Amino acid sequence: MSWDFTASITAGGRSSRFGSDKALALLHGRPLLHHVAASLQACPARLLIAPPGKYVLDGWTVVPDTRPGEGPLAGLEAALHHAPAQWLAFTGVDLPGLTPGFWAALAQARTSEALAVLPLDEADRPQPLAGLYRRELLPRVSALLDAGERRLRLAVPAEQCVFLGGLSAALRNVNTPEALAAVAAEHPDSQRQ
Ligand SMILES: Nc1nc2c(ncn2[C@@H]2O[C@H](COP(=O)(O)OP(=O)(O)OP(=O)(O)O)[C@@H](O)[C@H]2O)c(=O)[nH]1
Ligand SMILES: [Mg+2]
Repeated sequence: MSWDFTASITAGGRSSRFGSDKALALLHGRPLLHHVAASLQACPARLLIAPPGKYVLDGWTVVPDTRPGEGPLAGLEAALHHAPAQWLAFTGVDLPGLTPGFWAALAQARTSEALAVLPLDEADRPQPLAGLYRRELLPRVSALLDAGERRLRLAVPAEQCVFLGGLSAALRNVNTPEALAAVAAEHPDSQRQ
């Protein structure tokens, strides 16, 4: 598998449900942001969509939001705009179960026609916050935002998406301190790979 895609993590949220900055919350002694970044460390270019100076992440280029506070769809717009390669891995700070193997599986599922590859969660719903997106989506994403749309799941029409099952274990989403405690209890560090 070739790591020929750009990595991006969108980190411009308010963590209102978590109550403090969840990017910096510790899981097994490391910030959630570092868990996610580790899964994408093999990518040749790595973008962190965040306010300048807010986070220090070695080897990652900080890209400020073009529309601060407008949500992850705006984060995707900024990432697509700066992506040097055709394909972009796009994710958030709060999915600490992501692994290199997860991204390799998505990358292998790419087709020449697809504009995105998205994993399915345990209820078989696409999780747009941990996907591969093609750079050609930028005009569509900008048009959606200009029209007032903020739902990330509308970034790609379903018929231009490849959906991949069998990956839901990687998709635990930490939106609250209770969810973080549950992940810490369920996934001892020694079982991560
Ligand atoms: N760049 C950017 N990222 C965002 C923005 N809003 C949310 N995000 C990120 O999108 C990802 C998923 O969003 P949420 O889980 O809703 O995170 P959040 O908005 O910080 O949390 P809540 O306030 O509890 O909804 C996280 O990595 C957030 O940091 C934004 O305006 N800009
Ligand atoms: Mg979340």
